[in-house]
Amino acid sequence: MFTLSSTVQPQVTVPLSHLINAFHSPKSTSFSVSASFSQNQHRDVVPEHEAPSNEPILNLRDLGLSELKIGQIDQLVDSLLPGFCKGKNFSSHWHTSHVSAQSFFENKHGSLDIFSTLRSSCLYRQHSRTLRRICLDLQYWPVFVQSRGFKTLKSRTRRLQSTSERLAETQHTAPSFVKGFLLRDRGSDIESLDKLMKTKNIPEAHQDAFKTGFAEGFLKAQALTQKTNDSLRRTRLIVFILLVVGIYGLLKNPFLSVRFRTTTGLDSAVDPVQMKNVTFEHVKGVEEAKQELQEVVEFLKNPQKFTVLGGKLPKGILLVGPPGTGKTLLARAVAGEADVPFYYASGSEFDEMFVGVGASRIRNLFREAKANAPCVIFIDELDSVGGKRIESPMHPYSRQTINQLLAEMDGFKPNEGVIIIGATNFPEALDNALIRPGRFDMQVTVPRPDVKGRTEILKWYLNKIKFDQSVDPEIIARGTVGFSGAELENLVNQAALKAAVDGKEMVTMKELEFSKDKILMGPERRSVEIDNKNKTITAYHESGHAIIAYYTKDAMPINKATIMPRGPTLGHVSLLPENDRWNETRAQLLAQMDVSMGGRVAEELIFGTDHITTGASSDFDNATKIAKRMVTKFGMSEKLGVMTYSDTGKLSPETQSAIEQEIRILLRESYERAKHILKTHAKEHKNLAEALLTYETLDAKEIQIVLEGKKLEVR
Ligand SMILES: Nc1ncnc2c1ncn2[C@@H]1O[C@H](COP(=O)(O)OP(=O)(O)OP(=O)(O)O)[C@@H](O)[C@H]1O
Ligand SMILES: [Zn+2]
Repeated sequence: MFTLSSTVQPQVTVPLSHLINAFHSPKSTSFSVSASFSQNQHRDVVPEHEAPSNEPILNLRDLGLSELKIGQIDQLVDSLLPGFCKGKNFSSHWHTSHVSAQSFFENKHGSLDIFSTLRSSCLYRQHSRTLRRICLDLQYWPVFVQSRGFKTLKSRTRRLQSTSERLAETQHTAPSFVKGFLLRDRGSDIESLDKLMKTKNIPEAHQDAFKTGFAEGFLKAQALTQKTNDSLRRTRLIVFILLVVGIYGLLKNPFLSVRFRTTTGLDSAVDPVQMKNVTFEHVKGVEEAKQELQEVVEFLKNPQKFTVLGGKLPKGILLVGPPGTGKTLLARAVAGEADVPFYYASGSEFDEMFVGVGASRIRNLFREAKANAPCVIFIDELDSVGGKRIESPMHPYSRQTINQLLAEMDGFKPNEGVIIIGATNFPEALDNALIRPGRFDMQVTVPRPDVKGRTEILKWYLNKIKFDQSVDPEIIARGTVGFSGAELENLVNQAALKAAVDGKEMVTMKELEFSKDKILMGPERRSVEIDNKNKTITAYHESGHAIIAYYTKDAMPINKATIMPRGPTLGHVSLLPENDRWNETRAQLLAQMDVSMGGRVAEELIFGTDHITTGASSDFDNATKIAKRMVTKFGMSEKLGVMTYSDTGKLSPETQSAIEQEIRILLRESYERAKHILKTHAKEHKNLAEALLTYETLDAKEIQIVLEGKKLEVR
């Protein structure tokens, strides 16, 4: 029975938990909710100890039940829950089961789950307005509208559907946070409560308190979930705001935008890079350029000092030189020496297909720089922004960009402390407007380093690695004519890598020579299988070059001979000038031709005319070029005199044939001289070729030992 006891009690409000308990404990016959259905006159009195303020209170009057007599309540309950009041024999009420959940419960527990009966939506719809009001007024009611269906639901889709249906059904009655809760299946909680009661063997007397506690905990957990959801929402909001502020900051603050420059689109700022660690000390072999830039450093250090004296410094300095000679490094060093910000921009960054982007970037760059003066703006590849090509189809807006650059350069005074350094490999390609006074009016040439400069650069980079004391940077410098600073740095780096690969502790001359050859002639081709016959031909061919070089007074000293295939060659002999040659004598040129002839002469002498090879073609190229220049440029032919013949195609046929004849004579004479030397030193020639076949590569000292007829130490 629903224990609608006639015991009159002073209390007319009940904690919700009690009601829940009542619904959930049909077997229980005595609990405090019974009192709520009394007819007591003091029903509005709420004893503090009975109804804690934080617990939802259910007022019978609010529920529309205050006027009901005990009998009427019995009737109501009976009609709502048939058989409940009689309540002892629950198993006899199979027919009242409307929902599968209930029958499931009964099947499982052997008793009627009134709670689930009440929860059934069918019951909820069918019964009186009063009950509906109970449901409405009970804010937490929808919590219990959950139906605990069979676990044998046909498909997941259906389960999802039913969940959404339930949500739609309760949408207009449930507070928002409850809606969230509704999506969770609470049936399992109730089930676990039942299980708990059974397994723990809780005495009858304590079961009610136990269930009340469970229900209260349930509601508190609900409130907690709500709180957690709220704080989660708050956190998300804060993170979002921080994100927005962060992105805005990155776009606005140039120091932060460093890494985002290329991706920030139209309004991209240009970054200042403080290069305090790069000074003139780091730039080797370009002393003249450093001296010229020294006064710019002084100006940046103290712009006022210069302007007080009325001195004017150029706004723009143009560094002109081949790639990799240290132009960027020099510009950085200027900023580093003066300890001012360094703004780097590459000309190609301004080269945009979209109208105005390049110009806007130039504007940004100068705005930033002016705000941080004194400073250095460096524009690499200036020709790509300030080139002469005006509005080509590929660069439709380049004119706009260059005009912006000109306007910006005109837009500030020389004493503002902003120095613009541009770099280019092709000064001829620059727009004339850029190089007129007031813009890039100072040119500093940064040439390829000479032998002294190369030695310095090599020493500088060698000092950064472990190298053997026997290493002579000057020898490498002599063999690297035309190398830029960047190439020399690369040479040292490659040597260090080679030493590491070979398991050496230090870099020796061998690795340095190796990497020099690699850069000059391409990588070794060790995998190439060359038969003995070809190896022998190569050995005699290369020895031929070496013998001529060794026994010709004006030839360059030999550095090395090798028959190791490298790049397109099967072997080579390298010669080292003692110094960079600014001028060459007739004797030196003839000696070079003779050395070139040595290869073919050797083949002919050793293997016979029928066995000469194609391997001498580049030697002939070389010799022919020298001979041609001697005749047509250097005035070194008696017959043609001291006259230059630049465009040989326009010359008279007689002159042309005279030139050809002179060249031929020079080459034939050279061939004969080489033949004479090789015939004279046939023994040395043979020894050297055999040594090459044995050792593959011989350095200058080893060649000398062999040619002096001594025995080489076994390596
Ligand atoms: N004179 C030098 N002294 C020391 N290091 C050098 C020198 N020249 C070049 N290097 C090395 O080579 C690197 C590349 O040089 P850098 O970028 O300054 O050449 P660049 O003339 O600006 O070339 P590009 O014209 O291709 O821009 C430098 O970072 C530096 O390590
Ligand atoms: Zn050759």
